[in-house]
Amino acid sequence: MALSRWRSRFFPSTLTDGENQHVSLHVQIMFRIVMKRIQDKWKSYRHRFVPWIALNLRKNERTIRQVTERSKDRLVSDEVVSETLLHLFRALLRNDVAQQGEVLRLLPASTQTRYLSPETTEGPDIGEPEGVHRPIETMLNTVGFCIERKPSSLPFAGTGVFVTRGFVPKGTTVAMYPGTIYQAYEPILFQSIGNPFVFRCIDHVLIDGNDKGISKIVYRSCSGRDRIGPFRLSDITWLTANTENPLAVGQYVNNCSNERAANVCYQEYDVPEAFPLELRQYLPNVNYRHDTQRPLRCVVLVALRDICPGEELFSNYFTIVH
Ligand SMILES: C[S@@+](CC[C@H](N)C(=O)[O-])C[C@H]1O[C@@H](n2cnc3c(N)ncnc32)[C@H](O)[C@@H]1O
Repeated sequence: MALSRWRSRFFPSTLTDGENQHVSLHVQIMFRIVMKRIQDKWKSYRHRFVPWIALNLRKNERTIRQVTERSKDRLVSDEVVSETLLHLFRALLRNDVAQQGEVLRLLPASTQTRYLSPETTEGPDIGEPEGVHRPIETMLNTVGFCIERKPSSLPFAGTGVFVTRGFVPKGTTVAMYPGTIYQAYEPILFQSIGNPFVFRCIDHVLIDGNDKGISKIVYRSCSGRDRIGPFRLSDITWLTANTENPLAVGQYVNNCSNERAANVCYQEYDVPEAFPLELRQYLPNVNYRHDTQRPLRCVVLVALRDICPGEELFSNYFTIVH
């Protein structure tokens, strides 16, 4: 009844009964298609919609328990992941200290204080100081390989991540998934609209790895907020072209397919309390809320097999090891 009233407003009454039926059928089909689209969108967004999360907390907890019990089989232990991160971060810090020393040596005394300030991100253009390596070189020298973003080998897949030099043995921590960490009950709706970089952990913790738009502003703001004395607690350079921690490009790893099997998998890694303060500046993750009572969640990508130089990394977007 309502449909025929609505229809008579938009379609001329000169249509025959047969034509009217035809139009009505079209309207119904269009209505179903639109409803299906809305339903699909809702199914994918409801996990980020705080009232829905609150109403379904019990059900979610049950699912988390089941999934967690099924996926205790990590590829490598947290200790092994820590070892790689510490090894690389120490080398990056040594390099940064050497660079600062070298830059200072080259500067007139009057400008040294200015460039030493932890707030300062600008610097004089003095070229590459001697004996100092770019982070990517430090990575190659320390962990034996480097990864970089390049156009994907898959058509229409945008950017991908490649092993460009060295060799990655099976079980190696090969990349990190950077971004802002949202606990299951924290609001991410606006940041998540049209955002393909939101990664969902088994316990529904979300990582927003988008380096543009609102996501970028939120990350910058949270990262600037959290520091202890002179120490930054997270890295913001993954938002720029000059990444200080070269592992932090995991959000650009593309999904596997029948032709391109996964060669890396995601593994959750909660940063241990004992992780050195001065090395946290290389962690590419920050909590959305400053008062989060849990260890910082990171997600690393671990090699499922030996990976040779020139190979693109592929993960399975639907598998995470807890
Ligand atoms: C997390 S992003 C990965 C980085 C992305 N390639 C880029 O350039 O921004 C996920 C998006 O990459 C694209 N993508 C990932 N795997 C793909 C594949 N196997 N084939 C085609 N597109 C893919 C899809 O557009 C997907 O929404």
